[in-house]
Amino acid sequence: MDYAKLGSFELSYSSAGGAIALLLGTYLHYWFFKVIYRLYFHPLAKFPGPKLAGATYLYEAYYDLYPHKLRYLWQIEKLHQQYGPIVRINPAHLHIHDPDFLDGIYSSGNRHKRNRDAWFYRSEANGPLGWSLFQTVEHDVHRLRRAALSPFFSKRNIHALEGLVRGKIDELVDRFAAARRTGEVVPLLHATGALTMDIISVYAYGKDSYSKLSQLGPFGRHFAWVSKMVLVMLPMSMVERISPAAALIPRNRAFFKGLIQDALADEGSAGKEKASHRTIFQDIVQSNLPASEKAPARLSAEANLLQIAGTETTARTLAVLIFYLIYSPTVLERLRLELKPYTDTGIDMHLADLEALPYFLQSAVVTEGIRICHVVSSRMPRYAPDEEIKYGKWVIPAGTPVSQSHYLHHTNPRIFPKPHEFKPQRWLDDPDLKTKYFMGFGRGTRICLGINSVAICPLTDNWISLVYAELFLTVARVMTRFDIELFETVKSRDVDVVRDCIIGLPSPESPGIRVKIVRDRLAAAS
Ligand code: HEM
Repeated sequence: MDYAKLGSFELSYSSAGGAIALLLGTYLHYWFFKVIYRLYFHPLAKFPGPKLAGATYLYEAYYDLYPHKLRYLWQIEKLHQQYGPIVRINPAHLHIHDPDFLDGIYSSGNRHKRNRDAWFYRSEANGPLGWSLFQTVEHDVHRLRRAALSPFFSKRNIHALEGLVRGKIDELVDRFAAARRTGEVVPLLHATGALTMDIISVYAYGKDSYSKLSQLGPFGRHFAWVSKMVLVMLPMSMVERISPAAALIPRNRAFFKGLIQDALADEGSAGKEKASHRTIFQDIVQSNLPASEKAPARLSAEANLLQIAGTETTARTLAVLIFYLIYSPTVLERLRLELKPYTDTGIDMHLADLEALPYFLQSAVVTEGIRICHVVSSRMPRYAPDEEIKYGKWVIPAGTPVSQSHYLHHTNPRIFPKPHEFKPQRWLDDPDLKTKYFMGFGRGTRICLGINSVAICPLTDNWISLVYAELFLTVARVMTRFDIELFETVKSRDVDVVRDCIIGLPSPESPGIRVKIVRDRLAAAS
């Protein structure tokens, strides 16, 4: 035996072991001191909340990822019951559960700037919406980007909007009429999803594409590096198998790339004024944004955003709203009574008319539908970059992400008695309720772009938004023409929100809200 070699092996073995022990020791010391800092010296150390949540993000991951899934929202609710209206929910974030402090968190205007929190919104370049308006952190950059997108949701597109929404709803109504004849079961979210996907795709970039917001869970927030590696290193076929939703990110990018190239080529061509329908790409390219903001990757991010934000949100709201109208016959009866002048005479319902109906109007049925649907359920953290936020005796340091969860706010029994019941009347009983306490579309400078008003009739000065156009016209057309019955739909399993994935989701066991169209009033009359 060559003892000299054995000696060197032992030596290198022990030095490797020593190096590992040293690394491990350093790592453990690093975390030890980090936790001590977070618990005793961090600017948020004095705020109420469980020590474990202040010490590590794993506390939040425990409820959101494993062993619980998408449940941190309800743990936050319990923390408020224990610690009061302000709680430190992870090492860096505060949560304020106080319906009268919404504007303190989500204030508007330039005097009180509010930035989005990059960690929560996953504002990394290859995230689902990298570089988009939704993931823009800084207030000033957001203003620029929003100004460039806003014209697309403005007066100029009015004709494209109303005609398009009407045409697509006609297709849905025809589909329901056929389902009545065949007696088939209709999965409601599929039907409304096809409608809203068609509308936003054709409206924004002239073609159909794909979206699945609710499948993008919080994993990428907690382990951003793993998501990045998966997307960059693995072939598409494997990404598809691991997460079909994640695979949509590169797939959509490739899809939009072609559309963007066409739009840019159109922009350069002499015949550009002749284009019948403009796309958002053309709007951004013609805006005053600097050249870097018009890069194809940025345009693709905005297209992805509009598709994601404009599809599942409105589709889910519509499905849940239709469910509640079937589930609450007295509300449906009153709604039909209000719409009777149109159904009796057979004249077309126009958005301007619908908007003027008190029960149907945003302030009753539709607003209550958006509230109870919890389509956006999560907290939406903001931080004030340049000022402290004062909340009661608490002074929140500048730069601290603060939030309120939509679901917790909209189920607060002090503001919304019997919050889990569908009660449109509550919005009529208190006309200030909507302005003061409705946060379905968010609040402040980052409020939903889909509710940007567009004129529906410049002559009568009536205004409507894309979201309300879709909701009003679909509900009015579908619920006055058809009698619909629920098919094996269980409210607690298929409708009630029990998971929070930015979008509020029902039980994972849910097969979805399913219905049967039992009567077509138009067919019966003819
Ligand atoms: C019922 C349907 C909808 C609901 C409840 C809804 C809700 C919301 C909420 C709560 C936010 C704010 C998120 C935050 O505070 O950070 C938001 C943002 C946004 N929504 Fe909607 N939305 C709906 C439909 C739409 C539609 C149809 C579009 C059209 C494309 C759209 C486009 C956007 C965009 C672009 C943003 C980002 C705005 C910004 O960062 O400035 N939404 N939406």
